[in-house]
Formats: sequence, C-alpha cells, structure tokens
Amino acid sequence: MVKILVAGFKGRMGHTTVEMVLNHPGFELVGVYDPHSIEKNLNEINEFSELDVPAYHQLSDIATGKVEVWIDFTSPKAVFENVKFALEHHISPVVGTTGLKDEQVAQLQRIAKKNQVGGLIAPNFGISAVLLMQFAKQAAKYLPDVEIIEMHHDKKLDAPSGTALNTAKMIAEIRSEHYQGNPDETEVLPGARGANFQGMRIHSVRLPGYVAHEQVLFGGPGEALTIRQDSFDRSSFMSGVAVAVSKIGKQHELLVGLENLL
Ligand SMILES: NC(=O)C1=CN([C@@H]2O[C@H](COP(=O)(O)OP(=O)(O)OC[C@H]3O[C@@H](n4cnc5c(N)ncnc54)[C@H](O)[C@@H]3O)[C@@H](O)[C@H]2O)C=CC1
Ligand SMILES: O=C(O)C1=N[C@H](C(=O)O)C[C@H](O)C1
Repeated sequence: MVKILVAGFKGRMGHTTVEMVLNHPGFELVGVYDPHSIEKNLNEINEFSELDVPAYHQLSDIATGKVEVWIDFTSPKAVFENVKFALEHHISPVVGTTGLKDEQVAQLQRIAKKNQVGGLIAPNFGISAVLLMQFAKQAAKYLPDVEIIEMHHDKKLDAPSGTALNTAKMIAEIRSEHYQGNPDETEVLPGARGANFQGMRIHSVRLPGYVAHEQVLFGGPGEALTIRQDSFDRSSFMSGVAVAVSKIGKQHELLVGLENLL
C-alpha cells in the first residue's frame, strides 16, 4: 500500500483526490493538509465519518515518517514551500498545482537530486491534455503560427493556465521565436491580443460552468488546424494522478510532465 498525504484536501481537486485515494485498493490515506481547514480529523466531515485520518494545519505537525507520497493540489502561492518540505523529508511529491516559476522548478529539482527523491510536477493529469500538448508540438513543426485559447471556471487563480503555458513551452522546443500578426497592429483595448510567449498569443477565458478546456489554433496559407481538449469533470484528472502515485517510488529525480511516466 502506498501511504499518501493529500495537501489542499478541502479544495475542488483535493476533495476529488481524497475520494480517489480512498477508493484505490493500492493506496492508503495517512494524512490530509490544509492550513485553512478547521478539522483535526477527516472524520469530522460527514461523508468520511467512518475514517480516522489526521488533518494537519501546519507543516511542522505532519508525521512525515508515515508518508511516502505527497499529492499537492493547493495554490500557486503555497506549492513551492509544500514541495520543498516534502522533498526534504524524503516524501515523493506528485504535484498538480500550477503557477510554479521556471526557477522554482529548477530549485526543487536540485533539492530532489540532493535528497535522492523522485517526484512529478504535471501541469495536467488528463490524458486528453497530455495528448493535445504532444499533437500540438508535432503540428507546429509544419504550421508555426499558433495561438492558444484556454477556458476555465471562474474560480481559477492563475492565468494563463499551467497547461497553456506548458503547451507553449513544448511548441517553443521546435518553433523558432517570431512575431505573429500585422507588425503595425494596435490594441484598441489593451490586452486584446492576449499574452505573448515567444510570439505565440495565449488567451484566457474564465466563465462559470466551465471546468478546464484548451484549443490550439494553427494557421497556414489557405488552411487551419484546431486541436481541442475538454475536461468536463475533475474525475478526468484522477487516472493520471493514480498512475503517477503508483510509479513515482521508482524515480530518483523531479520530473515535469505526466508523459514521462506513461
Ligand atoms: N495538474 C492538473 O491536472 C490540475 C491542476 N489543477 C491545479 O490545482 C490547484 C488547485 O486547484 P483547485 O482544487 O481548483 O483549487 P481550490 O482553490 O479549490 O483548492 C485549493 C485548496 O488549497 C488550500 N491551500 C491553500 N494554501 C495551502 C497550503 N499552504 N497548503 C495546503 N493547502 C493549501 C486551500 O485552502 C484550498 O482548499 C490549482 O493550481 C489548479 O490550477 C487543477 C486541476 C487539474
Ligand atoms: O485550475 C484548474 O482547474 C486547472 N488547472 C490546471 C492548469 O492550470 O492547466 C490544469 C487544468 O487545466 C485544470
């Protein structure tokens, strides 16, 4: 049994993850963490009243010796400290939280190496999104003019989404940086052309009712290609999280991208 702590357990993803862990025959939930929660035990929540799982509110209270894998669905402000804490206590992080800066990821990778701990940061655990990113990278080789539209629920904190930014980074591995659009264009309303990543424009939509969706649009002379993925429900992320938890114990470095474990 893999012994797991879920950080951010009161949130949308954290709650879905707690249910997945409890229903998985190979996983054991040994703790939950959320400094903004009031419960001391998960059994104080009605649907989990039969369980006995300690709920922690500060990092220093966590019984680290009992935890093998730290699943993190928290917030862009919290994730760095959480993952650093896990790595320094020889706990493998499986991180879905977005918003880490490149230099923070590099620092965490150094800490993982020093402590010989494996881990994964995945901008998206949904297989449709993993495939979209790979297909987009392939397409950009032939159609290098690209714009990304990501659409999310209106409670999301970061923009652009981690998936959109990662899509742009993957495309940038094979696309040379260049300006797209008319060099003389003006934004009549500031921001109209979206964020700019090496000339690729990224547009972020936030609307109630949406979960997580992305379109990558390619245009060439006389033709266009659109690649789209939709997560209609947060269960779409759970098989990816489960795969990562099952495989992470065999790793000795901090990986980025679920494709590294598929
Ligand atoms: N990689 C993936 O496949 C996915 C990633 N995400 C990402 O996961 C993160 C969480 O998303 P949601 O669940 O929608 O957010 P949410 O706002 O519903 O939940 C976040 C939870 O984290 C808690 N929290 C805040 N600071 C904390 C800390 N220091 N330690 C532990 N918990 C803390 C909050 O109290 C809250 O309960 C976001 O960054 C989002 O982009 C979301 C869906 C899929
Ligand atoms: O906040 C979300 O909901 C999601 N966040 C991730 C991201 O920023 O890409 C993954 C997915 O899009 C859902």
